[in-house]
Amino acid sequence: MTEPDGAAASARPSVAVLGAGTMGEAVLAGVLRGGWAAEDVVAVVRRPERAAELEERHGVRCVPLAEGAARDVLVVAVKPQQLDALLADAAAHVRPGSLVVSVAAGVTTARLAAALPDGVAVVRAMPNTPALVGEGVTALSPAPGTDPARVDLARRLLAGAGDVVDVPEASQDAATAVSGSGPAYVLLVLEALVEAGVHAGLPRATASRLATGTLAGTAALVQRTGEHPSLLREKVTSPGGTTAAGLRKLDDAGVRAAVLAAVEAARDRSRALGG
Ligand SMILES: NC(=O)C1=CN([C@@H]2O[C@H](COP(=O)(O)OP(=O)(O)OC[C@H]3O[C@@H](n4cnc5c(N)ncnc54)[C@H](O)[C@@H]3O)[C@@H](O)[C@H]2O)C=CC1
Ligand SMILES: O=C(O)[C@@H]1CCC=N1
Repeated sequence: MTEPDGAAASARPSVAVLGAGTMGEAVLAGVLRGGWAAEDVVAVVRRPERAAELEERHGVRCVPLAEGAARDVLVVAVKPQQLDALLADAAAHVRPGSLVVSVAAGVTTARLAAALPDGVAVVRAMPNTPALVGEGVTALSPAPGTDPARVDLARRLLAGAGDVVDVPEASQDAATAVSGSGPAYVLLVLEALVEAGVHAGLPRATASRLATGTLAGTAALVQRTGEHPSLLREKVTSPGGTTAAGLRKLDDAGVRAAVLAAVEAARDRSRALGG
């Protein structure tokens, strides 16, 4: 937020999250953490049980689509395959001058703009699930020609979910593959590290605490020192020591190539989902 708190509070537009599943809830939590008041944020959901959950956890109201779609800022967080139906139902209620932020993987700003009334600003964003605890990272790309004030609003909206990184829209599929899907790759490694610790004789709770702390601490080390990961890795790797023995096994298993292949496959899938 660039404004003083008072000015930001008075300038805070109303927000609706359309489709509040995993990612919609994570973004919603980030919006509230970023300083929006719960009474200025609503969600549009399909199931009453989900509405009750969101109201209990976040204090926000759930409203019908016609009401939500008329808000100043719309966060579209349905699956790419559900997007056309949602926008078709919402379009008649969306006001010109409003801002639509879509987090749908692969879906281009051109496709979004074509389904919305003229005069609606469109921004494509790719957040990730750590947004739920304010530790996410979002890749942000406005539609060409979007008013910078609207882009800034989108940035402020997502800042409570974590870091916001501007990327050209052409890079969104790659960003989706690295940071949108990235938590799943990291969690797979974490699961494996915990299992390996158990296999090596550690109690599960101890293995989990050691492995999780190691992942979080290593990310913090890279962020705070700004040093290249390979340099930091060398500092862990004593000649003839334990780390060298372990890394040799990861190289033998082709871990680096597997990560490359995973990101390529996810990027291609993002492109395909865009339609
Ligand atoms: N899960 C993730 O880690 C990430 C997901 N995304 C994107 O976020 C979007 C949502 O993904 P998830 O949250 O994982 O899926 P999800 O299935 O958990 O959430 C989608 C929600 O939208 C609701 N919905 C669908 N049509 C609706 C309608 N017409 N009206 C009201 N609600 C409706 C569904 O009931 C569901 O709760 C996708 O487009 C995905 O590409 C983006 C970044 C990360
Ligand atoms: O798996 C997916 O398609 C979504 C997009 C990025 C993370 N989850």
